[in-house]
Amino acid sequence: RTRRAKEPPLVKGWPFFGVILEYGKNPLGFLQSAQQKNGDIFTCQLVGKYFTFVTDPFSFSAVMRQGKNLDFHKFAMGFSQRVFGHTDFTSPLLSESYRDVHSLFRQTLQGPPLQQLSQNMLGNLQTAFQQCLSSENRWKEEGLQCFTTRIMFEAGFVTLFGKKAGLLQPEGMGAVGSCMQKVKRDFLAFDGAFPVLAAGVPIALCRRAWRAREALAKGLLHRELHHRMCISDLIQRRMDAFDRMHLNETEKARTHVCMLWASQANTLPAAFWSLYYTLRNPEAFAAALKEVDLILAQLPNDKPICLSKEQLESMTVLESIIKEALRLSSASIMIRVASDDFILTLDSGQQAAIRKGDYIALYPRLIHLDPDIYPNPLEFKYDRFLDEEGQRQSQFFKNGRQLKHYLVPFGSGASECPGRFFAMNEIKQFLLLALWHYDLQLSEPHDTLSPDRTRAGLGILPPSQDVLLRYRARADRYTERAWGENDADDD
Ligand code: HEM
Repeated sequence: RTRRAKEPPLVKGWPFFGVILEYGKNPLGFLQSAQQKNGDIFTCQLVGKYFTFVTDPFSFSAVMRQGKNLDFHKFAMGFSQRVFGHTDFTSPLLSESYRDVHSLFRQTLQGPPLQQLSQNMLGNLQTAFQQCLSSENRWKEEGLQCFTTRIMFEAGFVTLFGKKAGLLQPEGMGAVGSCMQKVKRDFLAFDGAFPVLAAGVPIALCRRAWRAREALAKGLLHRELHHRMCISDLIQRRMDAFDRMHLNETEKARTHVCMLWASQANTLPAAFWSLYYTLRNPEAFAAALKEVDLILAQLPNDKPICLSKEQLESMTVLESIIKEALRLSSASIMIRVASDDFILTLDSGQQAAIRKGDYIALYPRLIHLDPDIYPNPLEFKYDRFLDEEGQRQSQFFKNGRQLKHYLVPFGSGASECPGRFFAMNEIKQFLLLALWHYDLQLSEPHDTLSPDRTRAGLGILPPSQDVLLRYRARADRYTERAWGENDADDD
């Protein structure tokens, strides 16, 4: 391929493979240096495909506005179908009905239903936390990532997919508990293969990931889900819609695996980093604890914790901590496919000819770690997203101009994450319960933990290794407040 008139600079690299090695080793470093050499827009060859990166944050809206020429679903659906093995919902037979299924995300994860969903999650989190400890307040040790994953995975799974009918015992205990552990293990085995799958390796060649995916799907067959209670509206209505579409049972179950992945894969590392940074940073810890104490002092002592929308929204310190953790750990890439040849006009007025079939890519990590926008961008500052009054800070500038897109961990435009409000709520609730009920200490608080860069492009980067956490029930809290009763009647 040779660069045509008006096309962005072309970074070709090796025949066919292009610059995949340099990009794969360090996506941020590669894109920063390509930006310095080529400006705000350039095209790279990556394993036979051409990706045009737009790196100027002021031009994000120009890309988002190109709904007619830039297709989001084609790329996302192709990838999802290949990895999860579900039906092609873009086929003429199904695309109409799938539009209705897609609209369920907003109908069930946002607006008034969000409050009930968040409340169910809070109840399930309390059950999951309760299982960790007896009333004796002896110190326990566990990896922070194991701790976060165990609690968030279980509570998140039960909130969406319900709990086994006929058993009042919480999921994490006894036979049901070992079943939940198996689901978690399968999820982690499947999720662990994502970098390889994203690089194009067929899942049939990743035997462990394939087996794990199929085991997850088996547990999410409709005949299994029918035995579960308190299934979320989102999953119930998706089940009904898939039944009406006459998909086969395995394919229906695989779409539920896809939903499970979307709901957990980013939330787990985001919850990890939020707690990790809080524990490493004494100022953040003190401010968070003050906020948690203030909120919980308003609630009755003898009942499980229940938070209103206003109370959740008022926790601006926890929100700022989570946003800062997301800023530092998010490495998602937003990809659109050009459905036609067209001219893209950037914010600066520069015009770029885009070829049909090429990919347009936005990498928000370039913004998140830009020192012009965030001074000392690698430093965790718990109050970066707070103003002097402790209220939300939403004014960020580059070159003296206010930015619309300054924090984009959830994507933007047509493909923006529909679960973003729920994700923020559940991580807030997780932090609140952890800080309220436990004494928590990192065993090596001064060691710096780096993110696992092999997952760049896939969302929130997990840590490259786990860190040891010491925790015990806070004696004062344990006796003061009742733990959440999370049986069916409460839901
Ligand atoms: C911190 C947690 C989360 C992060 C950082 C995150 C981030 C993202 C991103 C970056 C995308 C894709 C945007 C794009 O391609 O442009 C996405 C899509 C999606 N997310 Fe999330 N997400 C999180 C949690 C959740 C949760 C909890 C749910 C559901 C309960 C969820 C459901 C979805 C769904 C269904 C999609 C696909 C939307 C579509 O096809 O239009 N996410 N998310």
